Amino acid sequence: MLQPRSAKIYTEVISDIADEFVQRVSKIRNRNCEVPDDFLNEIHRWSLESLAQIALDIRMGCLEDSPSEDTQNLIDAINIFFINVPILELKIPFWRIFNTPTFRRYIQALDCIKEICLKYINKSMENLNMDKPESQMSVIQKVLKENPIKVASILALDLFLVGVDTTSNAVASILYQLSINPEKQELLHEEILEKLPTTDAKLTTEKLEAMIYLKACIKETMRMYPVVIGNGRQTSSDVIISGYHVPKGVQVIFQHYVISNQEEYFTRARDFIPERWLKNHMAFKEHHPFASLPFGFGKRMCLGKRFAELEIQTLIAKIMRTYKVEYHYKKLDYHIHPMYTPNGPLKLRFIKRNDEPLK
Ligand code: HEM
Repeated sequence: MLQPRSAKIYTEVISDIADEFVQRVSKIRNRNCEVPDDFLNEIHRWSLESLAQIALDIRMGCLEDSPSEDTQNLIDAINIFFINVPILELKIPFWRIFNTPTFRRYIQALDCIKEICLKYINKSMENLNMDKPESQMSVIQKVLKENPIKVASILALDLFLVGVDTTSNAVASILYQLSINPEKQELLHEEILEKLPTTDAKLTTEKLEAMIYLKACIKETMRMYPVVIGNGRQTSSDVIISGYHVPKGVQVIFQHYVISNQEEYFTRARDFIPERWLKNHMAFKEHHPFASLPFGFGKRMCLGKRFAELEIQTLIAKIMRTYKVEYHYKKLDYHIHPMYTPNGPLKLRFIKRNDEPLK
């Protein structure tokens, strides 16, 4: 269902949403072209707007100057949900015996997500046009064609839970990396300028496809700083992993953050070198296919990978076409909160190309 060709039908609307974000950045900058400390929240708004379009075929208006209060409530609830999942799953499960404050917060967040999502799911159902050819159908239409409304609602809820913070934190991380690696940002700008020579040039799927340095910058950020640092699986039978016998039923954690930052798999692993992903470049080296898996692997790999890639590539291309992004403060560490993301306000400067900061 979430195939490359499904993602492509969203190119135009995802591009419109990215344009709105680029305009919003221009509005929220201060005199030094710097965005407010809560810039990550602005990126969440873009991500939520894009996801509502993908999951439900609707616009929520998250990027308007005064969005409905559902926007912020949903963003906050998704964040609370993610912060509490590892506490409930990995620590001693007192919540199984008592109604702990953490458990209450978690359930309240889920109730809030459910309530808001159902409101928009119902809205989306009212506007459904099931007569479209299959190739132009949205995710929700395709699901509804073969399943009852309940299944479609559960899927949409699931997409809201996992598709907002992941994508926005990835964007935050990519922008930060490009801002502290200005020479790489210039190379990227040159590539984008070649494909979009005028400000009104249309960003098509083919142009995005041809932006190989853009994809390399994204891959390199996700290698060094995967927003989801690991995957878990429970073995369904006895297996031998690297010579160790792992019995059936054991929880196995695959720490791809650790692997993808090892010198053994990537030379100069702690350096940001997008060129290592470019086949014809001297920095390119075949690496182990499992050495960097930011979207997981196998049957349970990320269902929204193509959408996330489309959203991120489109937004970064548009931002880089319009702005030079700078960062002038102390280097940021990364932390898990609950995604792996730069720790601290993203005080980025967005300087319009051919524009100087206002004096
Ligand atoms: C940069 C953005 C994203 C990253 C890094 C990411 C990463 C991941 C990872 C690591 C997993 C677990 C994979 C595994 O266990 O092998 C996952 C699962 C999933 N992702 Fe994403 N994701 C992103 C964006 C999205 C988006 C935008 C959507 C929805 C449109 C989405 C939908 C899902 C779903 C539904 C699953 C669960 C799949 C299953 O358990 O069968 N993700 N994602």
